[in-house]
Amino acid sequence: MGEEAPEYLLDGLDKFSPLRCDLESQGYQTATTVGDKIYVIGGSDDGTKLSMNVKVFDKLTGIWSIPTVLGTKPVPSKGHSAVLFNNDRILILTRDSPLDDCTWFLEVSTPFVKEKNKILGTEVVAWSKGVRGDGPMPIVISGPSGVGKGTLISKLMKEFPSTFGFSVSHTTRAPREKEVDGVHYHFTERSKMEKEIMDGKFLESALVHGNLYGTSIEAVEAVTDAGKRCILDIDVQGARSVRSSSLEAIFIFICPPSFEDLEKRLRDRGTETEEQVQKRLRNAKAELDQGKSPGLFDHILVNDVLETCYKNLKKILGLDETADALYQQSMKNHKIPLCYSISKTDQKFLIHGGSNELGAATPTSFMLDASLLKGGAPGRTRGLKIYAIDPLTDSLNWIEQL
Ligand SMILES: Nc1ncnc2c1ncn2[C@@H]1O[C@H](COP(=O)(O)OP(=O)(O)OP(=O)(O)O)[C@@H](O)[C@H]1O
Ligand SMILES: Nc1nc2c(ncn2[C@@H]2O[C@H](COP(=O)(O)O)[C@@H](O)[C@H]2O)c(=O)[nH]1
Repeated sequence: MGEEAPEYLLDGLDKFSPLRCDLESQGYQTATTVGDKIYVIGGSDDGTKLSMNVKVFDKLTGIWSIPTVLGTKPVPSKGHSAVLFNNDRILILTRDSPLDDCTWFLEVSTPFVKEKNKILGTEVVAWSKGVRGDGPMPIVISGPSGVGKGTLISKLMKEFPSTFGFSVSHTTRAPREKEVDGVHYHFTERSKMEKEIMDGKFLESALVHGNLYGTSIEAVEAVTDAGKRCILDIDVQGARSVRSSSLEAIFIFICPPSFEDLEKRLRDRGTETEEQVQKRLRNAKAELDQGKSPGLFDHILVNDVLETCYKNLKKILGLDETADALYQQSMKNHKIPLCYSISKTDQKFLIHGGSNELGAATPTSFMLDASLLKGGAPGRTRGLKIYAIDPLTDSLNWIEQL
């Protein structure tokens, strides 16, 4: 059998030590040792409500520190377990939670965290939610200004409102008439955005047509947290940055049928001054060249007749609403119990639940297979498999792969 992961995770610390008593009194629940450091998770923001804060103890220096935490932390549950995984992240399993919201990873030394560490010069940790299977990957839509990206995205969001969600970018450009702050963009001051970029809050950012634009990690997470597939409308520089990040996505480049068509669309839209139109057209030439860079985009679509292009976009996205609905349902029907023990064998975790209040046929034990994990912060950790264990035999006969 594999190694036992302590159920009471402050067990990582000496039972009667003042340190452990102090942490328990502050609501901290788990302590996980990674190399020379102990990551303590839990605590409370206001002294009453539980939170999922992180504190790090350096065993070599004997110093506590509060790291920079990237990504959205889990909503505090009725407790959690923490198990070191792959030596670079801690698996967090929240108690009494639906299966679609129970598995989280606190990354402590993954490539993403190491890179941010270097940039920020501070201790960094990053949250990433675990999702079953491949999960729906975010979609990056790019192409020159005026090609019709926004028009295509609006059609998609209108036809599939519960499937897709738009990543609301930040920009320093002024709002156009009818543009709403927080809906079309987060309109912001340049100095504020520059500071937030320095603080590591952005997945990517770029200077586009003279203004700063960027996708915050929070914008992408807000969409995925709502259970939707995220769509990013960003320029080619942004697409390149996302491509070289650890966020797995589908990259689609939209081309105009001709440069003249592009120019006409941009002018007819009537949102830019002549000077801005000229600048955007100049930039479009370079963007159209870069769109053909090998390995950057997975698909190139020509937006000539809008309806044809839209049909092709849907084909690429393999839209299957029924499958998505079934997946959501199966994940909501099952819950990680309040009390369980957890053990780990290689890359598999056995979550053994207590007595079954819901009836003998309802599984309270699960097997989490993390052997095919991919992705991670700043996005989801994909590739998890979850099996329910037959409650009647209580044996390792998986009754279903959820
Ligand atoms: N296939 C098409 N045929 C003709 N006009 C189109 C087509 N697609 C979009 N348009 C029009 O072209 C204009 C530009 O489209 P849209 O605003 O969607 O472009 P965009 O790529 O999002 O631009 P930007 O990058 O500047 O935000 C709009 O007025 C839109 O109605
Ligand atoms: N790199 C990024 N590019 C972005 C982002 N949001 C939008 N954009 C691109 O900017 C241009 C101009 O947009 P407009 O709204 O001023 O017409 C367009 O190509 C968008 O795709 C972003 O977050 N990052």
